[in-house]
Amino acid sequence: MPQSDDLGSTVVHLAGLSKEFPHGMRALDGIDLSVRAGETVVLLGANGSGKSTLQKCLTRLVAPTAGTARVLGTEVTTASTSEITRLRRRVGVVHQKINLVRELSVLTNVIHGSLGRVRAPRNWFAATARAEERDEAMAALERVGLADVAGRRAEQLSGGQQQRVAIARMLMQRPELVLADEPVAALDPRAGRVVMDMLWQIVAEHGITLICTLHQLELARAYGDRVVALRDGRIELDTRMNLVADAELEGLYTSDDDADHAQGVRP
Ligand SMILES: Nc1ncnc2c1ncn2[C@@H]1O[C@H](COP(=O)(O)OP(=O)(O)OP(=O)(O)O)[C@@H](O)[C@H]1O
Repeated sequence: MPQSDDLGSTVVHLAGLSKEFPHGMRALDGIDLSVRAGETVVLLGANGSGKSTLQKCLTRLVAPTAGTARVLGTEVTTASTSEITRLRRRVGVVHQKINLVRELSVLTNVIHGSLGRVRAPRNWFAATARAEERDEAMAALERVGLADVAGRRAEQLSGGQQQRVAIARMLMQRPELVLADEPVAALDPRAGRVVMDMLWQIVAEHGITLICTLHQLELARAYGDRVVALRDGRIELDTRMNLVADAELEGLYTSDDDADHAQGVRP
């Protein structure tokens, strides 16, 4: 357990967190993890190692089956539905699949980021938003370098631009924690770099805690400060990125079967 004077700055504290899906699939198996305010954590691990399940457990999109999870002071496993709703408003998400409302303007999409904290009618467009929200959304668009396309329909933008709009929308939410799940997996390398730069700079400027799943090791290396790696639902590695050798990172993606193969071991 962290010391009591550390508790206030601990954004995520997981103890023995486990998730067993029906039919016995144990996706998470006794995860102990603490993340402090302002940390940027890169989450690595092979397909199926439990990264998405871990992120989803943090806001109870997936309900853990054992252990405890305290996120931004909320005990996720025992919280009421309204407490979970309030928690989700404080947690921004950036997904590989960019879910903008394609036919609405870029500005309207960004303004929608404030829906959780601002009273507004359901069909809320840029024209009907209050000046404060419009100004804040324009500032967010400026921050991601897209103020000049605010009036365009979201679907007219490139994938990289759309992900930057999604980041501006996330900024409107004024999150304290951001969960990014392979945010640049669908983008070409150049667009991916631009998005990664922006995401990392923005969380640093606002002191936001970031937990980001990545598959590209070169990006993990370039941006990761702390690396947490999962294998079969358990933490295999939790350290500073500069202390990890390339071979150790690559080893996260090999299985016992691969090792047997390399050594010519037959079943
Ligand atoms: N809703 C579900 N029902 C049953 N099993 C699930 C469910 N969601 C995930 N799993 C299983 O849990 C394990 C962990 O999945 P998870 O998606 O968390 O892995 P991941 O590390 O995010 O993988 P990827 O890199 O492919 O996104 C996998 O074996 C997966 O098949």
